[in-house]
Amino acid sequence: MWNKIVTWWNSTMRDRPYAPGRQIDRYLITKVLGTGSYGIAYLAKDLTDGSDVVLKQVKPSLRLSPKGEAMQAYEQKVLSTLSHPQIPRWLHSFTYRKDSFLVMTFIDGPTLEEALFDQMITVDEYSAARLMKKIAEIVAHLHEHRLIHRDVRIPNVIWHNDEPYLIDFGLARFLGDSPTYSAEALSDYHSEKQLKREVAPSSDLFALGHFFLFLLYSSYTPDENASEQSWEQELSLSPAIHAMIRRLLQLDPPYHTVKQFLCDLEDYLRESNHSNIRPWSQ
Ligand SMILES: Nc1ncnc2c1ncn2[C@@H]1O[C@H](COP(=O)(O)OP(=O)(O)OP(=O)(O)O)[C@@H](O)[C@H]1O
Repeated sequence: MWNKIVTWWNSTMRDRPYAPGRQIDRYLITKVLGTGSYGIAYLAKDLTDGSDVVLKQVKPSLRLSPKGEAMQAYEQKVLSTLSHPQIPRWLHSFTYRKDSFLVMTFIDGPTLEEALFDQMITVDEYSAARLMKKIAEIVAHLHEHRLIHRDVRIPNVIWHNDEPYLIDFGLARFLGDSPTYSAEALSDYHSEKQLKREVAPSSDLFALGHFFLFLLYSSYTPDENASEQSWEQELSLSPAIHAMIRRLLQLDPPYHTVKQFLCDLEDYLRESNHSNIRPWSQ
């Protein structure tokens, strides 16, 4: 019972976001973007230059836990290490009335999850491969900096100016760093989660396999009367794409690097010789 009361108190009172219209330091909150595992994200205006930025606040209930400030400090370290046009830039960090904030550039646009599920955008195989190439190139850039994202999923890619942007570096780790902050070990997780959370290129490659499937399923129409089958039975894929996904999902000898996957994607795109180069259709 006590635990339930603490959870209720934390979610309704302690972790209640600041309301739009509130000024924090030199930032005016315009919207609450969402509450994640360790923080609350806001869209805000920097009053010094009028630019839109994202503020991430450590949840007050996590202030003194290993999940709070340490996770934010790590995200700051990650973002400030990177300099890529399709990744948010770290701008500033500060403390306001005991709350820790991290400020980063705002990427304006729908996430791929919103585009596929809310806007019902569909992607054919060729367009999905083109999009995967752009996303894999960002992931390859991270790996060149010894960084594993560990959360490459459609809600973490924003579509802006006809390009994908990768966000949410809350789970990212440099090679050699511990996969968790707390005492729990990776081996406590079930096997698929272990694969996704390993601090190794294989975890991002595995995630890219699921990412690819999400894109390809956007143009799949289920047969209401048929029972659910595996992706290999439901999707009609070209042999090249089918083989790439099997390797990403580790069903066949896996790729060791994102570059190997990129080579296969480039071969496929060259050989497909497609004239319709719209990224997707509605
Ligand atoms: N730089 C950014 N530009 C635009 N939107 C962003 C940016 N960073 C985060 N968001 C949006 O803010 C919301 C909250 O993001 P955040 O990264 O805090 O957490 P999350 O993905 O909900 O959870 P978690 O941190 O547990 O993965 C998401 O909807 C995300 O799309």
